[in-house]
Amino acid sequence: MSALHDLVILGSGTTAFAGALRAAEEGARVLMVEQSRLGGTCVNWGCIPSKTLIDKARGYYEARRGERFGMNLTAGPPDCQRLMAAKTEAVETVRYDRYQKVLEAHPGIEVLRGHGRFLSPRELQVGAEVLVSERFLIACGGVPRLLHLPGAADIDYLTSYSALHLPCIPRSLVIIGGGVIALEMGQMFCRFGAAVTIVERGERPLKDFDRRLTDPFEAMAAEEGIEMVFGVEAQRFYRRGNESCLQALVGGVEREFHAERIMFAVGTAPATEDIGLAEAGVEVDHAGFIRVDEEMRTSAAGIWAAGDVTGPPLIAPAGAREAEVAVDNLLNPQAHRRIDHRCTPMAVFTDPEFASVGIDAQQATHEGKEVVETFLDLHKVAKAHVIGECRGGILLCAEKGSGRVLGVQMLASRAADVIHEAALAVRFGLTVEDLAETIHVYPTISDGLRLVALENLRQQGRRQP
Ligand SMILES: Cc1cc2nc3c(=O)[nH]c(=O)nc-3n(C[C@H](O)[C@H](O)[C@H](O)COP(=O)(O)OP(=O)(O)OC[C@H]3O[C@@H](n4cnc5c(N)ncnc54)[C@H](O)[C@@H]3O)c2cc1C
Ligand SMILES: NC(=O)c1ccc[n+]([C@@H]2O[C@H](COP(=O)([O-])OP(=O)(O)OC[C@H]3O[C@@H](n4cnc5c(N)ncnc54)[C@H](O)[C@@H]3O)[C@@H](O)[C@H]2O)c1
Repeated sequence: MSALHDLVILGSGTTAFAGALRAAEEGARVLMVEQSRLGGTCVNWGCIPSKTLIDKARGYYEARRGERFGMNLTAGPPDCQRLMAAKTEAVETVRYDRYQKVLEAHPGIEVLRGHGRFLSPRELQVGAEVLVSERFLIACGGVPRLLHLPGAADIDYLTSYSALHLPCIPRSLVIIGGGVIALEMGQMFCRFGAAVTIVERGERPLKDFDRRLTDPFEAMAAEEGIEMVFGVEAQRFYRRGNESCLQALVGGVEREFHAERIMFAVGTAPATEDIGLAEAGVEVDHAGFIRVDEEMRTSAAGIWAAGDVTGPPLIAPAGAREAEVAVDNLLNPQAHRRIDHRCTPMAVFTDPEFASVGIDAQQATHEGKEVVETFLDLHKVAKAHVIGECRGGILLCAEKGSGRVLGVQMLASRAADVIHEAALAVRFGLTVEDLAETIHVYPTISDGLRLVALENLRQQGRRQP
């Protein structure tokens, strides 16, 4: 079969599809190998189902919060069947539009069902078939990391995959991990009525975000009823009656956490087991992620890799861009396209949202740059008062002298949308003057970017536009 194909891709997720489309545009014939659902994690078990339910949880919460503003709305218990139906509809629609329809429109892209395993750098076994190709792209993604602690098998634990497909909202939930998934899904379950406890090994949530942003979020989460406990070392699990229990050390002191369900949200593990990487001569790092260079080449000639399977950033658009870079390079060895995630924005879909792009002051200093860092409290942004949530802020890091914007982090309503202005600034080397001079729509959260740039200019003693 593969003799007919110029490229064989392991997986059919966001990364694989971006690579396949790029190759098809260049006239290449592509075969994707998929062992599960078309479209991979993002559409089936990640971005789309989680963001659909998170959006509904926000609406439900707003309906109850409306009372604060004199709207006197009441909200009964959520109807889980309809909620899940809304989620399924979103998943199926996006899967059809973004994946199935793409296949129908591109006869040069085919999908072979089955588990792929390398026999050598040029051979991939799928069931009874052995595909032989000069070019492979590994885009087989990752799976939720599990905690292999004593008793784990007894507690019917949840992961992000299973938690998004529950028939009803659990009364109580302990989430292990205090990263992106724990915060997004913890707040969602809390808003739907679950008593949520987040237990994190580190000293705070979302370690890549500045404390000036995570601290106010912690306070907001506590007000909503989410308990967050830090410095937790999980030890073992057990069942007691109808509850699942976690025994842990918190600051060296033994403590028990118990709930109807326990969920693991402790990161992503690469799906590199049992795919024959040793036979293919593809090296992995200490955590099992495939090692790639800036052109997305693995250690084996003719084999490229992209997306979650190559490690952070573990977000869908990052994988898609990596695949495009890989395909450009594998189809045209003179292309030498490189991946640079410095301008790749990311967001955490809590409410309010976290978003970031570029580097912070610590990273910049580490690179030998002199920087001026400015924190703008969200109170100074008029739109925050309009919305009625002023906790949060915008942190801007600019290069001293040139005034170039190096990075932005924010916690604010709609930050996931607003961050793209900062991404453009970082990508095209814009300066704080550029941001400060640009007239912004008023009142908007984006106007906060103009205000933080103005403040940065003041701090630098530079002339204001
Ligand atoms: C709960 C959750 C929420 C998320 N939310 C967001 C978000 O809001 N925004 C965002 O940008 N990112 C989000 N992500 C991350 C995003 O889903 C991933 O970064 C993205 O899906 C990775 O795409 P990929 O194609 O590299 O891997 P995947 O989507 O995992 O695709 C890999 C595919 O390969 C297949 N496969 C694996 N091994 C084999 C094999 N040996 N043979 C054949 N097929 C194989 C798998 O079945 C799978 O279909 C979220 C993730 C989770 C878990
Ligand atoms: N909005 C988005 O773009 C989005 C949404 C969801 C998921 N994702 C992606 O999915 C990936 C996985 O998400 P995640 O939240 O599982 O991972 P994460 O890396 O964001 O967070 C994992 C957390 O678990 C903690 N942890 C690890 N082991 C622990 C233990 N034994 N006990 C207690 N805490 C422990 C870590 O310190 C860390 O804070 C992320 O890397 C993210 O990129 C992205």
